[in-house]
Amino acid sequence: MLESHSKVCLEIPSLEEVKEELVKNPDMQNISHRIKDVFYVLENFRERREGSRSRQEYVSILELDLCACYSYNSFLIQKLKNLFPLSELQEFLEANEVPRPVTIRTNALKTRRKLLAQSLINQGANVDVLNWSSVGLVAYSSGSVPLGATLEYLAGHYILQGASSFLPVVALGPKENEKILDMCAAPGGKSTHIAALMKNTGVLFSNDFNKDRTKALIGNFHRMGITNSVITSLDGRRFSKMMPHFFDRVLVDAPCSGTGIISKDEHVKMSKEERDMKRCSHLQKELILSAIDSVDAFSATGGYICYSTCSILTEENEEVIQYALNKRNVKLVSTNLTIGREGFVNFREKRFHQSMKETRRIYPHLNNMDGFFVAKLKKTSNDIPKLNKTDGKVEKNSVKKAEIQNNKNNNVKNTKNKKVGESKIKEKLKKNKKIKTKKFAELKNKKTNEKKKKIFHAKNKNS
Ligand SMILES: C[S@@+](CC[C@H](N)C(=O)[O-])C[C@H]1O[C@@H](n2cnc3c(N)ncnc32)[C@H](O)[C@@H]1O
Repeated sequence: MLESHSKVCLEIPSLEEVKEELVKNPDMQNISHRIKDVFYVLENFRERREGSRSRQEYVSILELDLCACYSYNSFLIQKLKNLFPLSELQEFLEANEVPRPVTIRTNALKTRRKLLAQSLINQGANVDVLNWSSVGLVAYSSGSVPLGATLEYLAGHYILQGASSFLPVVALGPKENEKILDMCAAPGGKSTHIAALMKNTGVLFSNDFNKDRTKALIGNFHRMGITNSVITSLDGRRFSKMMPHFFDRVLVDAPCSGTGIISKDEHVKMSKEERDMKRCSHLQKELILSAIDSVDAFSATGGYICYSTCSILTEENEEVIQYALNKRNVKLVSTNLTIGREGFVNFREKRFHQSMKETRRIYPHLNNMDGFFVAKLKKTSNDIPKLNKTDGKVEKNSVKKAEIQNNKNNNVKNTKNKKVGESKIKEKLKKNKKIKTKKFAELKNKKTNEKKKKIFHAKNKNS
């Protein structure tokens, strides 16, 4: 391909020809060459485009080819195209074609990472420490026994867990003796981590709406020796009414579209549509409000809500957080995570609160982990604002401000009206006065004329 790139213009078929080719005779090699060529043209469009062909045509060809090459539907490719610059988009798509490294989280309730690593290495496994976590190991290969069947695994010394799943719990920061709710907990990767950080003290409510999935939760809790927990299977939206202001911390690891875990679940590539996003986003908004309402703002040690998804779409992340900021007395605080990109403050035509920078976005092509979003909120009051808040201020205030302004305007209007009215009256009075004086003068004239007439007649009679 480098040879062809040495030419200034590349011959790329028209959009119609590409469409026809993809329907009739898709050739993967040809498609991937064309993707490279189109990227090459778009990098320096002015100089490299053919004749007067439009940028839009090249971009449309690229989208069709990316869909065909990586097996995505056009809805998802469009969404992803909005998230990344074109060159980065392909890196993301490529990263989804490769599995993420297998990671293990040591169960600190039962063992220490060093001991665990040693015993796995003794069985022939190739493991190394995950440098940013004190409990993580990366497993490059298993030993004689698969990692999900070793004695250590069965004894609950570790759990197999994607590295990015550690992050929401690190951000949540559970403390001993607290009351914590994991609202969407099954199969329990994050819940067992929370319990370990609580050192089996306090009380951990682990809830999942799906009864079948709570079976896995129970299994993991038994295996890993969790004893401070209550397992429930309820709709998370009910906690706000059932246990208002009860918890020190709540984790909402929300159900989502799974656009961050495509390497694990290829099905996501073709199955997602706009209505799925809307449905997810709606449920996520309801879950986060319920989570906020079940946290006590005056908790001595907490008052925090951590929200996470394994989606990278703004509809399920920044939009949900912005909704929570608008509806409740909460503020974004640091996740204390040292990895990941900042959340979006500006995204296409959307504007989010400046503090959205405190949220974290994890990407497979940048962090070699599943795509994830993590946000941490601090609840500042148990009151629920009656009206929406905007830009961190309660709209009620702006309504008041608007009222004051309205009153001012009305007063100005009234004074103006009054003035206008007064001058009109004055004018009328003046007019009336003029009329009256005129009439008076006329009357006077009439009377004098009559008088004059009478004198004239009298004089005539006498003569
Ligand atoms: C991303 S998964 C949770 C993974 C889990 N936190 C872990 O680390 O193992 C989302 C979970 O939310 C559950 N869920 C869906 N709707 C729910 C609802 N309305 N209330 C509570 N849980 C719900 C699903 O059954 C699913 O298990």
